[in-house]
Amino acid sequence: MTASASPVPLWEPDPGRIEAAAITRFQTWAADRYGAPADGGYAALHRWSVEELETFWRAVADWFDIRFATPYERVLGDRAMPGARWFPGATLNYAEHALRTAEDPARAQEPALIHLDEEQRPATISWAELRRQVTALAAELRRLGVRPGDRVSGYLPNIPQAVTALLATAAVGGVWTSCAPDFGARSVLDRFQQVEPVVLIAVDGYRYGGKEHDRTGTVAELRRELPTLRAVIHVPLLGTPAPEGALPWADLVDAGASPAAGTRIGEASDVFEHVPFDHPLWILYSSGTTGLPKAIVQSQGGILLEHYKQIGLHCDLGPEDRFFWYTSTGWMMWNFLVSGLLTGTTVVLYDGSPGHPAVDAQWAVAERTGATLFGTSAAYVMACRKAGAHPGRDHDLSRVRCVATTGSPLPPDGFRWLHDEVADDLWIASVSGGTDVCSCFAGAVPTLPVHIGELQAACLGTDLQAWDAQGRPVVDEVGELVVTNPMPSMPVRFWNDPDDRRYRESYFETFPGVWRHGDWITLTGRGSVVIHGRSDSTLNRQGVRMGSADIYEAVERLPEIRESLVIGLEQPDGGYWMPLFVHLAPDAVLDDTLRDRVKRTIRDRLSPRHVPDEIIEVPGIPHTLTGKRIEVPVKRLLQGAALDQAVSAGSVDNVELLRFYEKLARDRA
Ligand SMILES: CC(=O)CC(=O)O
Repeated sequence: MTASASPVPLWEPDPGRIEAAAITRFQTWAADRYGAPADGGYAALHRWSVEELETFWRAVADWFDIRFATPYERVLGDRAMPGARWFPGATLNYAEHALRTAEDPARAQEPALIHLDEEQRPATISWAELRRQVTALAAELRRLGVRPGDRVSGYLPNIPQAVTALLATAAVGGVWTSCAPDFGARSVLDRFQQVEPVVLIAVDGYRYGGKEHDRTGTVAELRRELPTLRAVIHVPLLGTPAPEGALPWADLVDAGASPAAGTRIGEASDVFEHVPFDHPLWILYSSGTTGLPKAIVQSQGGILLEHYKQIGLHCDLGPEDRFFWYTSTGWMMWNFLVSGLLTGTTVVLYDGSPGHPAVDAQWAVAERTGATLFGTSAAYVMACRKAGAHPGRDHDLSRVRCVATTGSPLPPDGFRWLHDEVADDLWIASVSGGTDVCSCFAGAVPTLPVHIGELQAACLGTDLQAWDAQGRPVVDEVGELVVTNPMPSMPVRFWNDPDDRRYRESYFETFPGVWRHGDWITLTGRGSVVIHGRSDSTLNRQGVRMGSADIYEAVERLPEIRESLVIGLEQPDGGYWMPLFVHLAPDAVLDDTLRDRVKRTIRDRLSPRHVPDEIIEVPGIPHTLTGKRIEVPVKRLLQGAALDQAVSAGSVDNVELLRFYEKLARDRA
């Protein structure tokens, strides 16, 4: 049966739910005011949103009552990709929108944030308190000389201080950037050295898996290696005093902290810098296959609109909801989670291991915090399934309306397991996009059915297509994921890429003027989407993209390793196998001692996530004629492709070396 031959859906929203969904109300309202189709449901709305792109985004801005401090001249000044100019003339501030609920006297004392760690004792921060802290920290940042465009960096776990710091940075027009504290110094420096932060806000350590992890040494190294820092703010998660020259967090934001002279706390015009629509909001990092991680800059206005659309219409979140996504500050899903505040939704922050003390830890968080949308990685769902967890039996998940997954496609067994083990009336939203847009190209639609193994549909305002190698759209066939129209959250540029060369090469080289994401997808005739994995060789483990180059750099420091090759393979059961192939130096032996050293080196220099699943000795590493390691063809071989289909022999320096991988694939099959 082809994917579009209407199989029975696993789940369908009932008519009451469809009627109550914000997207339904938006469609009726947009039909009235903006000429959107009143009939035809989501498919018609989606078609209109891409055909009438400017009208659609005007309607979104109007529906969510975006506060333009200066009005826009038009919606799209230029729609060329890259380089589209959104809402020229407009000024606004992201943080002002995230904190709007604090202005509502009826809601100011309700929780904006619920936070908990592995002890699973939820605590809350009200909207009024969050706004007070953001206001106080913004005043301090100004006092420290942070000006619009200056970078403020966080080395913080998923704790309220990270949210406050992001919002305060955005409030002053600074550019936020963060790394999670499980990143080692080299990984952090590869990111932060590119963007030259003026402030670093860092923890002394973190707790994970029941243990304390001291990070004072790493922070000291960051301070030494980041000469642009003007101030360091110390967040004492493990209770240590601020090191010399660092400012204690509490002194800057506690209720008694005095604002800088002349700052009247609470007046919007004092707190929120109104910046141009395309002013940088944050820098996210995504590893390519070579070089330093890409430093992706997204704009205040672009993220504001895209996230209102995602959170308010696709995720259907509003003031009654509690939004929990298991993430760290090193993944774009954290930024996405923070944007839950935009719709007045309570955001749940969990700082801890996904599976401590037991595999069902995340379900316990969802239960304890009353989460209505629980997002996690597909890998976590599959791990729960493998471990025989029974979340619906063991936890009160009656408030959870939607379980969303990302990081990798949710395999069919994952859908069935969620349906059987959580609730049969569960909206399961497998979503996919990426750091590059800090959003989803396809995913959740509250008014559509869910079919096993499929994302419900392409998102509004996203002309998602599957293209064959000639650039022709295909349906019900595997093709390259492309987006043919600009999205507001596409990068405004990469940092450290003055002529946009790397930006163009990353997305626009294969099909000029069209975004090619690097995923294989099938767009079904029913409008749903199946994702098949990366079409390039970027490693993507539990949703975190990693560059193979980082791993080579670390491993090849060991004298025993002559050269290495790392491959990430999506497995049919939803798992991910990441072998590291090593070509040893003469006389070296791959024994347990060397294996341990390789793993330790990777863990210390990069992070535990980078540690491979297996280390395998090979007779040599194949290269292209220009000397680049051959990754994609090796991945194809390991996926079972025949040698002559995986690579053209004339482009390889030693084609015989590839036979090893061909045989390995056969042996593993
Ligand atoms: C939304 C996403 O696509 C997240 C990810 O997997 O990087």
